[in-house]
Amino acid sequence: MDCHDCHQTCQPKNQKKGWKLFGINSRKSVKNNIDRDSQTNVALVGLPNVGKSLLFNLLTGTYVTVSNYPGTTVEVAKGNRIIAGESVTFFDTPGMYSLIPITEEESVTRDLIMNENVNLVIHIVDAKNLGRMLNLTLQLIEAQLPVLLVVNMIDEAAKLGIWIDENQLAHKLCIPVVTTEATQKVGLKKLIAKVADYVQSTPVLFTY
Ligand SMILES: Nc1nc2c(ncn2[C@@H]2O[C@H](COP(=O)(O)OP(=O)(O)OP(=O)(O)O)[C@@H](O)[C@H]2O)c(=O)[nH]1
Ligand SMILES: [Mg+2]
Repeated sequence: MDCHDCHQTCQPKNQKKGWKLFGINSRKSVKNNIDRDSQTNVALVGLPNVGKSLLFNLLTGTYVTVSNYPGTTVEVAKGNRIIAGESVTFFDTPGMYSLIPITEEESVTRDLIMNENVNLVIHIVDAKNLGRMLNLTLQLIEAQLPVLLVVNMIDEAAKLGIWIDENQLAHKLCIPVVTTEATQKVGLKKLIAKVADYVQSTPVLFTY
């Protein structure tokens, strides 16, 4: 992480957890859909219409599985990509506004990311409405989840005269930040490189 002045607040958290989630028991139905063979499970989360599904498609190629969670009509798509020599499983989740769920969609997403086997959360936000969107980023950080922030739609923001400095934002939030224009694949390589950083920084676990 490019974090220099906040070692006492953010750095120790991630080091302590080794970028692993704390285990919170969530719905069994959600746990059953997690890919236990994959070393790294990554959830794409964010408000509706921020570009989650487009980025999911760019990262994974196609939809591999669409899971219907028992008792709900909510769908979560799952796909894989080899990154840093490892199979990484990505989940495209329904839109959520807050970690405190109100809708069925938000409950499913919350259960998925609070599951101990999802070990990286990519929060996708709309660059045009950053102030409104960072609220969820802060909630995710406060919940001690390993968060990578993607500021998408920088093309639309630029038309409004809004420019996002990803380094400064990363410095302030103490998490990795990537700016993207998903429709033109701008920032995609950088995003994959950040996920690779995560994959390479996670200790390999051996079971006997
Ligand atoms: N101009 C522009 N449009 C984008 C960008 N990323 C996504 N879009 C468009 O935004 C719209 C919403 O994208 P989706 O990927 O469906 O958004 P989502 O977050 O999955 O939306 P929900 O599934 O409803 O929560 C689509 O029309 C995309 O083509 C971007 O970087 N720039
Ligand atoms: Mg979508």
